[in-house]
Amino acid sequence: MLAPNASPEVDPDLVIAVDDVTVTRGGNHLVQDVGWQVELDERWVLLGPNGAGKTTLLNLASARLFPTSGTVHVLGERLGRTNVAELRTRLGLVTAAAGARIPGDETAHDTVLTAAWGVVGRFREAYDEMDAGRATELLEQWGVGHLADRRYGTLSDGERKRVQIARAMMTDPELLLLDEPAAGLDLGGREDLVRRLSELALDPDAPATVLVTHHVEEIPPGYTHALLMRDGAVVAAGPAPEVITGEHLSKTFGLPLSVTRIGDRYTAQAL
Ligand SMILES: Nc1ncnc2c1ncn2[C@@H]1O[C@H](COP(=O)(O)OP(=O)(O)OP(=O)(O)O)[C@@H](O)[C@H]1O
Repeated sequence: MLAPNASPEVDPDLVIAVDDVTVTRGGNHLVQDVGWQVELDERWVLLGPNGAGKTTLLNLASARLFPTSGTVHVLGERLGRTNVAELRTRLGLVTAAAGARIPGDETAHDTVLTAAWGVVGRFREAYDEMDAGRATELLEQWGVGHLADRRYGTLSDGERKRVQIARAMMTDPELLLLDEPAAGLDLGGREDLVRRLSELALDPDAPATVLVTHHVEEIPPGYTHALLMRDGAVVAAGPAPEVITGEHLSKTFGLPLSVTRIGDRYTAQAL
């Protein structure tokens, strides 16, 4: 069933529908003529070099940016014709910018809990026991339950990332958007996060998910689709095993690369 403000022309199974979208700023095309569709049960990875347009696409999907031309539907709502504040409450978003807004003196538990009110920093909001219990459960699910009372500012980068994801899941989002969640993590931290993201991806009740990364090694098993970008344009998009190939990656990153798939993990190296 369509939400009240949904556009009748868009397929309700499409969580994201980007149609012929260009975003222009200061005379530059951040993305150009992009088409992309994400269905309810899909988990997508957006891959590409610095400046390719990945964050721009994620900003459209999170209703933080409007297209200069073309149309974007998110959860059936057309950007520019819907209340984006309301739409954003249905999304879970993990970005460096959102992480930077979390006060350092907030406990990890309150960092997750306050998502129930869509605020950062606990003030006078009332939370019931169910909210508090859910925040505790989410911290445990993401392997940081033992840090519930620790101040956010004292956590390591890897611990912060996991708290941020727990926070993004607090409102039971219909779409989860993760911008480089493994950036800056050491090998152990990356592998732990990849495993947990994989568990979430393989859960049929989990929301549709989009994960932005620069590295094929960070693609969690269970991610079904990939979109490769370069210079604001799509190089390839579709089922992950068909898209994550040496040929496509070489075009995307502009150097000859070979890709090896071991089980459900990928690794790439220059030829
Ligand atoms: N407000 C702006 N005005 C002009 N150019 C911009 C603006 N915002 C982004 N850009 C440019 O648009 C291009 C795409 O940026 P975007 O952040 O989407 O890339 P990205 O693939 O996420 O890069 P990274 O991997 O480095 O985060 C870049 O060349 C960037 O410099």
